[in-house]
Amino acid sequence: MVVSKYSASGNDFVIFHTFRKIDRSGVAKVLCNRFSGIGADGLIVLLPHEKYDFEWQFYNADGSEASMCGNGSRAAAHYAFVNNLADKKMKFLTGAGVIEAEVEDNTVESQLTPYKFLGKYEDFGKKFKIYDTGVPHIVILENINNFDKNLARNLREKYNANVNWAEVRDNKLYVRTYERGVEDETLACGTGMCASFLVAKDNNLIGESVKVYPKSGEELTVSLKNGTLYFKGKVKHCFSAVMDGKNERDFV
Ligand SMILES: N[C@H](CCC[C@H](N)C(=O)O)C(=O)O
Repeated sequence: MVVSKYSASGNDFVIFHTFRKIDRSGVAKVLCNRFSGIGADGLIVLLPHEKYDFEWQFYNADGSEASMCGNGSRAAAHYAFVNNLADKKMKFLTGAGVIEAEVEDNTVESQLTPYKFLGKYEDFGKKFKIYDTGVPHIVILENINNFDKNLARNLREKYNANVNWAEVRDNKLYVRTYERGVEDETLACGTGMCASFLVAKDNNLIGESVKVYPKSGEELTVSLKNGTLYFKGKVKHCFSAVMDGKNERDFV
């Protein structure tokens, strides 16, 4: 059984494709473990689908299933293309709905599912908005150096959402994200960057398209075209590995 390791702007994933749709929560915890496993923020499994190029299962590193992952959608699209599972332009089914993606060399653009505004809040001494961009995100619009992991944990637990600090500087958007299901800050979070884009746009701080820089410092682009979010950036196929041994049947 061959699995691939991808990094999408620092958000990293283990990816493979198979036929059986089974619960892979346990497998996700094993493979994503950064000490005894391959190490990743999430596991992505591609499965056959009668209507779309494929459907996927997405698991966070803690084994929790999530409906969408922006960076994961870009990595999955690249994986599907290079493994001849789809053409450069593809449509695949996620828990949040159908994602359209286009691969151009190692750059991939994903079209996200319709976003939802979930409200404006003030709590723990912070004012913030919550947007669902496939998964729920709290966005605090202030200097990203104010990122506070303990506060993020409290907000994540109370609102069951990912937590972002977002800041606009020189017409560029900087984002730091505490990710649900990784239970730590990640080097990038795609749906978080898109939620941060929406809040910055609500405040008229940016236009219809902006360069976004996550913790990794890699450059991505978020755009809003006819009310739809587009998310573009590079992905890296780090390596592929053969997984064998007694528990192989656990996850194929
Ligand atoms: N941790 C997120 C899912 C992955 C989102 C993130 N990796 C992205 O790129 O959108 C959650 O459980 O809501």
